[in-house]
Amino acid sequence: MTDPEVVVYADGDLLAAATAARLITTLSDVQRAQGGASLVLTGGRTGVAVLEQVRDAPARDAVDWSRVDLYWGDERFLPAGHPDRNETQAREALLDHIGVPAERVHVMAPSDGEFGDDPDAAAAAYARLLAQRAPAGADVPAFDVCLLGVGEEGHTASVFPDSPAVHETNRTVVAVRDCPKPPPTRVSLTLPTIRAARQVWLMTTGQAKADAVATALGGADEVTLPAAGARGQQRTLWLLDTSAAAKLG
Ligand SMILES: O=C(O)[C@H](O)[C@@H](O)[C@H](O)[C@H](O)COP(=O)(O)O
Repeated sequence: MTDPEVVVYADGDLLAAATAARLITTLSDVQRAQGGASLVLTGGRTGVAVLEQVRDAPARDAVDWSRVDLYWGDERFLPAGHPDRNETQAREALLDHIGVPAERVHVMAPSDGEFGDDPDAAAAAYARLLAQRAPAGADVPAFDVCLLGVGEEGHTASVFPDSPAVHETNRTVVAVRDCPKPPPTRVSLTLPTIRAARQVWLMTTGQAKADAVATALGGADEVTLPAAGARGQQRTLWLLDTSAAAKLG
């Protein structure tokens, strides 16, 4: 696992615009090197703001979106089309504006889909999808970039401190219940799955995140501070605004 690199921006708007530019450049470089690219999306205010900036970026189509496979790090277990679903927000922010083929958009099942209101079945189905798309000898794809947010108490994706999800070592995708952050039921990649990514980018803003950021980067263990366990195989980036970075040494 790679040690975190920290980049601090003056404010959230600049962080979102700069991260969008970084993402466009990274994905187009990856495509030049290997043909396709795979990206894990996140929910949350910061993650959606980055997607909106990608949508509006003049260089957006330097990425061949027809050759990008899109996944989610987590999903709120709600009916299809619900405004609080990460998928709904990602489609509005970006996916409806780019030519990504439907078969490359790998959504986590809604609560009114083929698995009904069973989040464990939805999680198991997503784990099977990841396994089908994994390289030989692996159970998940080597995602090129995994975007993540960070919660005030240190959660990332829907992996919360000292939760069953943070202790999970066998399953690659799990159902999460009684989440402190509404809605309470979700589907989430586990930290080992996140760590299969080549690059992991954690993006957060605001004073309310400063303690979690300082604790995570100060050496906290992942059970206490799950975001601390979000590391990439080749790169781990913490992308912050000055408020979220305020308590770093
Ligand atoms: O589904 C979710 O809620 C996200 O996956 C979650 O992990 C989010 O990224 C963080 O809670 C940060 O959210 P903000 O960027 O809105 O602070």
